[in-house]
Amino acid sequence: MLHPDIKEVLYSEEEISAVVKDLGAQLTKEYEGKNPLVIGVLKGAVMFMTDLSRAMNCDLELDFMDVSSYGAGMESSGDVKILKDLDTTVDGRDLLIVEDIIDTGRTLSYLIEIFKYRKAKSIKVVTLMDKKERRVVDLEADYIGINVPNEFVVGYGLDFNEKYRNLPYIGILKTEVYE
Ligand SMILES: O=P(O)(O)OC[C@H]1O[C@H](OP(=O)(O)OP(=O)(O)O)[C@H](O)[C@@H]1O
Ligand code: HPA
Ligand SMILES: [Mg+2]
Repeated sequence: MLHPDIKEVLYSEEEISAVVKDLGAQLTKEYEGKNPLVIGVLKGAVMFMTDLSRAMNCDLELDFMDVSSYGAGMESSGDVKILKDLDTTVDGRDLLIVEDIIDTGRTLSYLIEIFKYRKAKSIKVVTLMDKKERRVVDLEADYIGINVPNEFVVGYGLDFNEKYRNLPYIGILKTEVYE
C-alpha cells in the first residue's frame, strides 16, 4: 500500500531490484580477483549497500562511514562532518564508496579527499541515484543506477527528517508534508 505522504512512486521495488542486480554484475567484473573494501555512507546507503553487496559475486569487505552535511532539513549546509569513521585502514586498499544519492556532490568530494590522503590504492564510486542538476562540486560517479529529476525523493534508505527510509520503493513527497 502506498504511504499517504507519497505523491508519486518514481521507482518500484522491482525496478530498483533490477538496477541493483545490473550494477552488481558490473562490479563483479570490476573487482574480479580483488578484495575491495566496500564503504557504505550512513544512513541513506544502507538498503542499497546490503542489496548491492549480495549482487556482487566476488570477495569483499564491508565497512561504514557516517558523515553529515544536511542536518534535519532538505538543504545541504555545505559543512561536512565525520560522525563515525571507518574501522578499517584504507592504505593500499581498493575502495568502493556506496552512496544512495549524489546531490550537490559535497559529501562525496569530502570522502574522496579523505581516502586519497589516507593513501587508498584505488577509489571508485557507485551511486543508486544521481541528481546531476543540483551539483555544486564537479564530480562524476563511476557507476550510476538511475538519473533522477530535481525532486526531493524518499524511500529505500532516503529520508525526510529521518522518516520514510523503510519504504521499499523510491517516491516523491507530497509538498504539504514539508511546507
Ligand atoms: O551530494 P550531497 O549534497 O552531499 O548529498 C548526498 C548525501 O546526502 C544524503 O545524506 P545525509 O547527509 O542527509 O545523511 P543520511 O544518509 O543519514 O540521510 C545522502 O544520503 C548522501 O549521502
Ligand atoms: O532527494 C533527496 N532525498 C533525501 N535525501 C537527500 N539528500 C540529498 N538529496 C536527497
Ligand atoms: Mg538524508
